[in-house]
Amino acid sequence: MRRPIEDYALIGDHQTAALVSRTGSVDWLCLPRFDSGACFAALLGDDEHGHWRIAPTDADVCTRRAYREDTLVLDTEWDTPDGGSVRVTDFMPQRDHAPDLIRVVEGLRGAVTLRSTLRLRFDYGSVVPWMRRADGHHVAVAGPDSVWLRIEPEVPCEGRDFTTYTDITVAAGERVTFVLTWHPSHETCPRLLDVDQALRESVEDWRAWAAHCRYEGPHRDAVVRSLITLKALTYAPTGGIVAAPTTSLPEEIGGVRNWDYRYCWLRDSTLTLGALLAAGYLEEAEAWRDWLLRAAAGNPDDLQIMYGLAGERRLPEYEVEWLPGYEGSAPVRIGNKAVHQRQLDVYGEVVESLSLARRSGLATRAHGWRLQLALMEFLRENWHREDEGLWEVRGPRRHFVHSKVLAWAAADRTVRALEEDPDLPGDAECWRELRDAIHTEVCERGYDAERNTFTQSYDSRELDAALLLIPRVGFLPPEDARVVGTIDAIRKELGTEEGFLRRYSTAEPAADTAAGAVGEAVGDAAGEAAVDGLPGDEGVFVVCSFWLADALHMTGRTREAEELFERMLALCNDVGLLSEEYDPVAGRQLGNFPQAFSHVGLAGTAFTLFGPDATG
Ligand SMILES: OC[C@H]1O[C@H](O[C@H]2O[C@H](CO)[C@@H](O)[C@H](O)[C@H]2O)[C@H](O)[C@@H](O)[C@@H]1O
Repeated sequence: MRRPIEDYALIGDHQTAALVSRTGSVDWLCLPRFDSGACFAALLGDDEHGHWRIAPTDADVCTRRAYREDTLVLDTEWDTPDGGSVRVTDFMPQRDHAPDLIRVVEGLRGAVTLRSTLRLRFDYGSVVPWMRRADGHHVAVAGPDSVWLRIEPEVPCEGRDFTTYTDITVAAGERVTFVLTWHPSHETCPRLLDVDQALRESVEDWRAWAAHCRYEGPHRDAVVRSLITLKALTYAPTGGIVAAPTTSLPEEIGGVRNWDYRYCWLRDSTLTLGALLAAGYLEEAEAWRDWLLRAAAGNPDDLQIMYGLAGERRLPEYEVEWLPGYEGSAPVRIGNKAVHQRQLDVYGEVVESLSLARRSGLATRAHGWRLQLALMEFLRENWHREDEGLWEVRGPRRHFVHSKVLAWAAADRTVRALEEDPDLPGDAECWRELRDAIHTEVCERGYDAERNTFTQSYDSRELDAALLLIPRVGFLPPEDARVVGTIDAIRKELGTEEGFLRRYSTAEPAADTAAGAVGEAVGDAAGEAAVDGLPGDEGVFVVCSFWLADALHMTGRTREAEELFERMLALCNDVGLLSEEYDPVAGRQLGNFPQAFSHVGLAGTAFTLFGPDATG
C-alpha cells in the first residue's frame, strides 16, 4: 500500500519535481519536464510501476525528516534499533543540461546497512527498460529515455526482476552518493557532477532566494515554505507555473475525481503571481507575465483557461488503464479536458494580474495593454453567457455568480487604468457602462434577498465559497449587509465543525434547479450527478478556508480569522506542504500535491492578517 499523501515531501529543479515518502522512496518523478511521462509512478499504483527507495534494510518510516532551513534540500534520518543512525539527503540541483536526482547517504552513528532498490519504469510505469553498464554508470534505456545511475564510491549492484539492488553499510562519517541523471537516449554519457558543489549551490541558491521574502510576521517559516513551493512549481525555461506536480491524486479516496494538474492554469498562475509579488518576487512575476503574453497571443476568442508549460494549446485527456490509481482511485488521467471550457472568471484574473504588474513597476509591455483591451472586447460580447466557472464543473454550464463578479472586476480595473493613466488608449466610458451593467444584473439575479446571500448561480439556492471573494475584488464593500450575510450563509451551509469550508455542495441539486448532467458529465448516470456533474463526494477545499479567514478579517472578525488561520496551518504536513483538499473525518490530505492554490491561500492570508500592509 502507498503512503498517505501527507507522507510525501517535494524536491525539484524548476523544471520537474519528485515526491519522496517517509519510507525513503521516490514514488513520483516525471522526466525531463513536469508534464513528461513518469519513470517512478508507484504513487498511482504499486512498486512495480517504478520507485527508488533508499533506507535501512530493517526500517519502515524514517525517524525524522526536514528541509534544510529555507531550501528544497530534504534530510531524512533513521535511528536503528541497535543504536545506529543514518541520513539520506535528497535534492535536485539547478539544471544546466540534464536533470539529476541526487541522494547522499551519510553515516551519523554506529554502522547502518541500507538497501537501494531502483525500479525504473518509463512512460507512467508501463515500460521496463534494458539495463547495461557503461562508463562507470548503470544505464537504463527504453525508447527516447535513458537514465544513468552513478554510485560513489563504486559498490556492487545486483540486477534481479528488472530492478537494481545495492546494499551498503555506512559507519559514522562515511558517505555514499547516488546520482541519477536523465538523458535523451540518443545522447552519450552525461557529464560528471561534483556532488558537494551541487549541494552547496542548491542550499545557497534557495537561501538567497528565500532571504528576499519581505514577510516578517508570525508563522514566517510556513509562509516561506509556501513561497518556496510556489517557486518550485515554476517551470524556469518559460516562466509558466503548474497547478501541482502530480496527476490524479484523488479528491475522494476510491473516487473518480482525479485530474491532471501538471499544466498552467491562468487562474492558479495569476493567484500565484499575486502571492509572489506581495512577497517581493518581481523576477518571477515578470517571467510569468511574459509567458502569459506569449501564450495568449493571437485571437482573444481563442484564449484558453490553461496551457502547457511552454504555452502548448492541446492537452488531450486520456485514461491510463494500466495504473490502478492512488489507493485504487481510478481512473488515472493524463491531459485535461477542461482546457476547452469557458470560464469567464479567468478574464478578471488576467486583467487583475496585468494591473498588478503595472502597479508593481514591472517594465511595461505595450502589447500587455493591447492584450487587456482585446480581452475586454471578448468579455463585452460574452460576459452574459453561461460558463463552467472557476470549479471547472463537468456538468451543464450555468450563470455562475463568481464568474460575473470577476468579469465586473476586469471592467473595473480597465476603467481605473484609463482614469489613472491618460496616455493609455481606450474609452473609459464604455467600460464603465459594462461594469455597471454586470453589477446591476448580479445584484438582481445572483442575490437571494430572502436568505440575504449571493448564490452560486443565477436563480439557484446553492452557495459557493468563491463568493467570499466579493469584498476582496471590491465588487461590494466588506460592511455591505449582503456581503456579511453571504459570509454567514456560506459558513453555515458549507462549513465543518472546525470551520473548514467545502467549495460547494456535492449533493444532488433540488428538483427545481437540477438541469441533470449531460454531455461532458463523468457520472454513471446523469440523474446521480450534482452541480459539478460528477458522482461521489470530496473533502474541504483548502484555499476556500483561507478565503474565509480573509473575509472574516475584512468584516472585522480578526480574532476568528486568526484562529481559523492557525487551524489551517495545522493541516500542513511535517514539512509544511498542503494538497488541494482535506478530509476532516479521516484527518488526511486529498487531491493533487502540493497544490499551488493551497499555498497561495496560506501565504495570502498571512499577508492579509500580519503582512506589512495588514490593517486592523
Ligand atoms: O472538480 C472538477 C475539476 O477539477 C479540477 O479543477 C480544479 O483544479 C484546477 C487547478 O488547480 C483549478 O483551477 C480549478 O478551480 C479546480 O476546480 C480539474 O482540473 C478539472 O479538469 C475538473 O473539471
